[in-house]
Amino acid sequence: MMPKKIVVVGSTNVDKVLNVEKYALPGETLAIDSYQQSHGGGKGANQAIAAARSGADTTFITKLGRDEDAEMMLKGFQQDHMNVDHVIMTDQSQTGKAYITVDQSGQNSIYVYGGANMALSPDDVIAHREALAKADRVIAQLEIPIPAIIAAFKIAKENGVQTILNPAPAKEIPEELLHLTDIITPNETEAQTLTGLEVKDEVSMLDNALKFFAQGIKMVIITVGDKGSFYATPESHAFIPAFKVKAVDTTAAGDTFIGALASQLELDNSNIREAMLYANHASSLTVQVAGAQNSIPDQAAINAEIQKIDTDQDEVEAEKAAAARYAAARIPDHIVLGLGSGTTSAYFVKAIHERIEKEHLDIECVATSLGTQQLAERLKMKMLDVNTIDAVDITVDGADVVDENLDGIKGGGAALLFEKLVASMSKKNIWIVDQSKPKQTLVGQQLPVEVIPFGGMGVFRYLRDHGYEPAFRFEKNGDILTTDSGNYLIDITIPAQADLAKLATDLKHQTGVVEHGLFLGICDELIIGGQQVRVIDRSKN
Ligand SMILES: Nc1ncnc2c1ncn2[C@@H]1O[C@H](COP(=O)(O)OP(=O)(O)OP(=O)(O)O)[C@@H](O)[C@H]1O
Ligand SMILES: [K+]
Repeated sequence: MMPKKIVVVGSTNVDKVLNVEKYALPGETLAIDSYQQSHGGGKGANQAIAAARSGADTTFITKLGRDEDAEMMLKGFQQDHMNVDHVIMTDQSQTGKAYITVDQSGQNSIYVYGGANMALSPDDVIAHREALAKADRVIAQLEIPIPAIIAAFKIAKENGVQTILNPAPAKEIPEELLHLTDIITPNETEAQTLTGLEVKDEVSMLDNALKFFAQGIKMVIITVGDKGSFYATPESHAFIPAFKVKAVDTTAAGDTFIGALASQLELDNSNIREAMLYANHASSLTVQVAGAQNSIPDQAAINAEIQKIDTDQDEVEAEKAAAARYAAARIPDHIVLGLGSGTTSAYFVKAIHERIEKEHLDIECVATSLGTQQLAERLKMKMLDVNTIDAVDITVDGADVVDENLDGIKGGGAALLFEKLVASMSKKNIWIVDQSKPKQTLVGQQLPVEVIPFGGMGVFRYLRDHGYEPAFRFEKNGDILTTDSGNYLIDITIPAQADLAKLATDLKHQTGVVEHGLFLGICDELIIGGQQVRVIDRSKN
């Protein structure tokens, strides 16, 4: 991939942080024992740094005073290999500053001096027309005067350069600027300020996006903190969940996300999902480090993080395969065998197929999904139609989560209806899982609910009004997912203090609900893969 040529037009601030025991009241004088510290900040600078550290060829157009703060910031920009030829110096104002007081409880109060940032004029920008004209994309935020952004975006548009507007901090924006914007990247509050529509779930995010599309914007990216991020184009949309990490300081998370995304996104947006994932990894690193600019990771750190997750995935695959082999080795001959769905079950299907061939076993199978049916047919296994039999002897299936009582959730792979049908016909149900699946409780876990397409919205509203945080399941390409039986899936979150049996009954009683992913009292034996396979038997539990 060629490095992207990015021009950031935006703010530079120096944060002056004062740690105090408690706030002085008006008229009061207090002694403090730590002197103020200066840190680089400002949304423009943060986003430029994030892009540069991710390998983009980054030029920063910003206005600084002739002072020590400017010297400190310029040195940092150069260390990050940014092009500083278009940094504008002024004698009229000082470099932007934020005076931040933090007390012992972590509470802060902030005074911002816009300074040179607020003096950035359209003429300043026009003087650097050349840099803007030859960029791949231009990024701006709202910590500089809007006329300067309009001037920059006009030059960009005249030259076929893509424009990204990060509408932060939240404020109203003239239509003229929105019309010049290709990609807008608000967080949830900023989106609400601009559209007047709430942002609470995927449906409302899409409603927000439609409002932006009506202004001529081609792509909308909404970041929602530890929940993740959403993108929409008129052709496709998807929600990408944030990584679960231990956040210590989320300062610069949004800026990292935007800079990292801009460094990776192809100009035709064709790799939007990969770019979003990269940005997601980047900002998940930022939130694990205190501070702003020092917490923005570089490409090597981000790639290492992506790699680490891949290695972890290899281990998980090995555990799934181990559990599957263990189960397959213990299946008796002359039975009707239910074959589960999903990746772990696929390992099982291959393992039992191997035994059937080698030992000439007489085992007939029933599949729980079209995917498994196809796999088994390819392997030329003896398949039965579920409608022609009364009972299944043993079913081996995976599970998304399973608690200490061997109650579990299935349906992550969207096959829950058939899985439940076959499970309920089975004399014995064995679940095979990797080590990430057993959990103390199912509270807080995602639970899929299969709904008929007609009337799905009614169920969605019911779930939303009852605090279940519902979200429709989408395909990777942004299309709404349909199950093997042509239904939709809504994922909900199991609330604290939920009575699982009551929840299961309540869901079943909703008109439009076909089935849900709670499998209570069904699993007889749990096999957990690993170097040492563990087996938990319900009758001995
Ligand atoms: N606690 C967290 N854990 C993991 N990832 C996070 C967390 N907070 C933020 N992120 C990541 O950072 C992205 C941007 O965060 P957020 O939506 O908070 O931006 P923002 O409001 O512009 O942030 P800020 O103004 O603090 O820079 C999220 O979409 C997510 O990928
Ligand atoms: K941080």
